Amino acid sequence: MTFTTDAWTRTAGVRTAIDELPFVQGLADGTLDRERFTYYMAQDALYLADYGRVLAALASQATDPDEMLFWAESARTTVVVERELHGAHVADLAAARRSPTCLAYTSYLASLTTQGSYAVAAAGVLPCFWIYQDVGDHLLRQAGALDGHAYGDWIGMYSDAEFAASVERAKAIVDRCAEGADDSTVQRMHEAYSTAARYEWMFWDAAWRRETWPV
Ligand SMILES: Cc1ncc(C[n+]2csc(CCO)c2C)c(N)n1
Repeated sequence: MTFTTDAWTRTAGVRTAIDELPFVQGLADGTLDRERFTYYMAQDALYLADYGRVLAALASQATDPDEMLFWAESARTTVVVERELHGAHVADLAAARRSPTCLAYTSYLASLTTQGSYAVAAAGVLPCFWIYQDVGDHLLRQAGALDGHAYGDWIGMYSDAEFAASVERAKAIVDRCAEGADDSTVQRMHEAYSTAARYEWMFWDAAWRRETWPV
């Protein structure tokens, strides 16, 4: 069995729990209120700014030039999308502050890039690609036509063919890493993958709660 097939099976419960979140259900049927969506967009812009750096770090650690290109191009896309989101949804950039969940997620991913294993860091960034694609597909199926849907633009962004190709490429890189890795590294790759998958759940949940710092 490939690493990614195994990782997907092991985190099936997390994936199901994401569909059950009120935020995701509200996105699907268009009933999500604008305040929560705006909060989410602002946090996502902050998330993307840090995630882009994580991908750039992975690019710097890749030994295969094609893998380096893939991470570097993904870092570029991330920064471009981040700018668009900031422009459209974050009125006061200087005042925007990372939520506890946003900061925890990106800090965790950044920590993976400094622990000496390219394979483990690659496994950690994969849920961001893969879960989003799967949630995008799920939302598209549930929403039906996107014309006139309150969140149609957003749903369309993560259910397009170009994005699907990048998810396949990220999965192939992670599987290649796992093939050459010893057991303890594969174990750490699973740990990184499932932790990031849980953070994906937490990120939607934090948006629903419009999470803030306790003090
Ligand atoms: C919390 C959160 N998780 C995943 C994504 C999706 N995403 C962000 S960058 C990137 C790779 C380059 O497109 C992908 C798939 C998001 N936006 N926000």
